[in-house]
Amino acid sequence: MIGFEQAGFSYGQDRILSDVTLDIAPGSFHFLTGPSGAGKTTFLKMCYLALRPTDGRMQLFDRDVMTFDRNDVALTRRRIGVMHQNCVFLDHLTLRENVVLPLQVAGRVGPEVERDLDDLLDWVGLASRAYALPPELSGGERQRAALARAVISAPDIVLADEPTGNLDWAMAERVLRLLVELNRLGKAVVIATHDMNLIRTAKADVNARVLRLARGRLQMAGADL
Ligand SMILES: Nc1ncnc2c1ncn2[C@@H]1O[C@H](COP(=O)(O)OP(=O)(O)OP(=O)(O)O)[C@@H](O)[C@H]1O
Repeated sequence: MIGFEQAGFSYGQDRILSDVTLDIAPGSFHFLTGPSGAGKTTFLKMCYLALRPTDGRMQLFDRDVMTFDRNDVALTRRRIGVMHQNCVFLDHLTLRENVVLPLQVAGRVGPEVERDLDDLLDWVGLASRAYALPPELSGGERQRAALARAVISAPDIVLADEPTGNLDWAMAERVLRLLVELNRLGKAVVIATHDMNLIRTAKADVNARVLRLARGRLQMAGADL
C-alpha cells in the first residue's frame, strides 16, 4: 500500500530521513513516535504525497510515486485521509459544510452524500453540533470534526498527526477509539504521537506496530511499550 525502499528526505541541505525501508500494508495500524523535530510530520507528508522522497524509492498503491503526474496525485490523495496537527477550518462555514468540503471540491455531492455526512457526524458524536461554526467548537470537537473530514472520502489510509495533542485523556481515548474502529473497518491507520499512554492503550485493542524516528532513522520500537 505504502512502500519505502531505502528512501530518504532532505529539505535542501538538511537531511531529515535516511534509509527508510518499510511496508505499510492494507489494514495495518502503525504508531510513529520520536522526539520533536525528528521528522514525523515530514514522513506523513511523504505518505500523502505532499513531499516525495529525495532519494531511494517509494510506492503508493503499487505505483512508484515518481511516475505520478498532478492528476495522479490528486486522485491518489482522495484515497488518503489526513488529520493534520493543526487542522484548519473555514470559520464562516458550519462544521457540516467544513466536513463535506473535500467532496464538494471534488464535485461529488448529492443526496447520498448528505446521508453519509449525517451518519458520519453521528459516528463522531457531532450530530448536535453540525451547524456550529468552527470558533464555537471545543478542542475535542475540532479533532473529531477533523477526523470526520479526513474520512468523508472513504479513504483506504488514514494518517493522523498528533490527533490527541491538546486533549484531555478522556477525549484522547475517544478519538483513539474512532481511529481503532476505522482500522477494524479495514483502513490502514498511521498515527504520529508523543503520547506513550495512547500507544499502550491502543496496543490492548489492536495489533499496532510502533515505529520510532530518531536521528533520521526509522526503527521498530522495543517491546517495553
Ligand atoms: N518546509 C521545511 N523547510 C525546511 N525545514 C523544515 C521544513 N519543515 C520542517 N522542517 C524541519 O525538518 C525537521 C523535521 O520536522 P518535522 O515537522 O517533520 O518533525 P516532527 O517530528 O513532526 O516534529 P514535532 O513532533 O515537533 O511536530 C525539523 O528540524 C524542522 O525544522
